[in-house]
Order: sequence, then C-alpha cells, then structure tokens
Amino acid sequence: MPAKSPVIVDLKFIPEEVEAALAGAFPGREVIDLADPAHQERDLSGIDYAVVWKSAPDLFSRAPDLKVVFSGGAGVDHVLTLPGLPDVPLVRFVDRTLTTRMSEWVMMQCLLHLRQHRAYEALAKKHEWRDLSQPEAADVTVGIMGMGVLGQDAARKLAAMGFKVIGWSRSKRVIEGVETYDAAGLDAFLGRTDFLVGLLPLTPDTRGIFNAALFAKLSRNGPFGAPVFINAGRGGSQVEADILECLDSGVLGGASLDVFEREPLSPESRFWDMPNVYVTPHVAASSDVRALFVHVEHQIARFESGLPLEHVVDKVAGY
Ligand SMILES: NC(=O)C1=CN([C@@H]2O[C@H](COP(=O)(O)OP(=O)(O)OC[C@H]3O[C@@H](n4cnc5c(N)ncnc54)[C@H](OP(=O)(O)O)[C@@H]3O)[C@@H](O)[C@H]2O)C=CC1
Ligand SMILES: O=CC(=O)O
Repeated sequence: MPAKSPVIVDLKFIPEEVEAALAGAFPGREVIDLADPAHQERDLSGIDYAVVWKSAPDLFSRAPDLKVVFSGGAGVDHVLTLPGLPDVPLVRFVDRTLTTRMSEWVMMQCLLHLRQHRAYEALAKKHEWRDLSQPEAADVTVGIMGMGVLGQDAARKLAAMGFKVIGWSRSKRVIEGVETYDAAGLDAFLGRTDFLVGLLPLTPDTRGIFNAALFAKLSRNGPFGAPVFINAGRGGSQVEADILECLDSGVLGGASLDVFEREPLSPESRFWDMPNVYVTPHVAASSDVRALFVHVEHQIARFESGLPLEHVVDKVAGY
C-alpha cells in the first residue's frame, strides 16, 4: 500500500492549541506544521493536502502538487486571494462547534442591546439604582443577512428565545418559523428589521453592502426607535465611515462589530469608546482546532475512498 500523503498545516491560530490538537490528529500520516522552524525550508512538493488560515503568500508555490486545500475557517475570502491557489477543491470548515459559537455570539449581542446593557453599566458606574422600560424579545424583529449554515442556526435559536426573525439571502431559503426573502426582497426585508445581523461571506457582491444607504432603509418602528447593526460576517462588507456617521446622527442606535475593514482594529478607532458599540476582536466563532482536524481527516477519508468532498467552495460565487 502506498504511504499516506503528509498533511501541511499552516494555521495562524493560538500555537499551543494547534500543538495540542496535533498531538492526536491524522493517525498514520505525517503532519508538517509550518509553525515549526524545522519545516521552514522543507520541500513541500508531492504533498496532497494543506490546511490553511492566514497562510504565507508563497505556500502554494512551495506546495505545487496539492489535491485538496482545506480552509481553517468557514470563510474563504482570504484563501481565494492567496497567490497561486491551485485549481483543486477548496473545502471550508463547517462544524457544530463553530456554528454553536457563532449563535452564542449573535444571541449575546441581541440580548445586550435588548436588555440595554450599556445603559445599565453606565448607571451602575454612577451607583444609580433605576429601571428603564423593558421591551421583550417578541417586540424586536431581527433581520439576518446571510442565511447559510450560520444564519440559519442563529435564526432558529433567536426565534426560540422569542425574537421575531426574518432572513435574507441570494436564493430564497425555507426555514420553519422564519420568514425569508431572496435578493430581490432586500428593501422589504430592511423595512421590517430592528436589529440587523450580518452573517454574509465577503464576495465582490457583498463588499461594502452595509453602508449608509442600506442603514437608512432599516425600520425605525422598533422598541428603541433607531435600529442596531450587528456584524460577524466580514469587515469588508461594511463601510465603517458610514457606520460612524449613522451612529453619530442617530440613524443607528447601536452596533456590535466582530469584524473590521482592517484587522486588528486600530487602537485609535472611535468604535472602542462609543457608548452603545460592542467591539470583539474577530472571535465570534473561532475554529475549534481539534474539531477542525477531525473534519479534515473525515474529508480526506472520503476523498481517498472516492466519495465526494463536502463543503466545497464555489470559487466563482466566492463562498
Ligand atoms: N466572525 C467570525 O468569527 C466568523 C465569521 N464567519 C463569516 O460568516 C460567513 C458565513 O458563514 P456560513 O453561514 O457558514 O456561510 P454559508 O456559505 O453557509 O452561507 C452564506 C450565506 O450568505 C448568502 N449570500 C452570499 N452572497 C450573497 C449575496 N450576494 N446576496 C445575498 N446573500 C448572499 C448565501 O446565500 P444562498 O443561501 O442563496 O447561497 C448564504 O445564505 C463566512 O463566510 C465568514 O465570512 C464565519 C465563521 C466565524
Ligand atoms: O472568521 C472566521 C471564519 O471561520 O471564517
């Protein structure tokens, strides 16, 4: 039997987590972890598989024989723009662990805004005991842009918590308990949305989609009047100058941003200090490295036994 192809691992994740996860991963197969200085000059020709995330631009020229490329995360925009990406299947990371993490983040942000957490924090700082009027989840319509794996799970969980949930995607999705719109229904969708959640991939079509013109179309009939923008898709889909302007002018009443046009977010950014803005450092749904390697092992086993790979990216659509 021919030796199993090694797997190249080039992940800019927390190094200790990668090391610990690699300890039990890919039984019977050599792993070439490019974080290990011993592999820096290693000849990578003849190797079939690479797991990549924020990889070096010379990776694909060093590894010219790859048969499958695995993204270390669900999004692939930065993989698609790596120089020399070979014309082989690109598989993205889809897993319960990642989906659950994202839904936790989305639910947390919706609750922080619903329960006026920042206002209570401000009162607590002043040692002021006062209650504010208390709308409930059922008074708020959460509109999710991007009804894929992550959007659908968040929608179901938000609906279970009592929020009214509507969804928008390129093609119309049918999801029990959630009213959905296709691309043509964008204005109708926005007109009903009090909390807007972005879970879109970054593609040529979604770049800059979250801009002042879009925010102006959001509902102002929610319990807080001004709508809230919550984004964990990609920063390239938002126009930050417009978000700042809309927060200043009251077109938006608050925001939760996990992703930014430029990451890391500059320490000088106004977002850090705005009263009703929550900033997290692109951690809404970090990949669980052990689960990632199990997923890659599973897909390699399918590939080597002639079964179709799952979660293959449509490179033309960009996601
Ligand atoms: N912040 C974080 O920590 C993380 C962020 N992410 C981001 O979340 C994104 C979504 O992940 P996931 O749900 O798994 O992706 P999916 O591919 O499963 O879903 C993408 C959704 O976006 C829709 N969509 C894509 N392009 C358009 C468009 N031009 N107009 C309207 N809708 C569009 C798709 O429509 P259709 O259903 O018609 O195909 C689909 O509903 C990732 O691409 C990544 O950028 C992911 C993980 C962690
Ligand atoms: O941003 C993270 C991802 O998985 O995509």
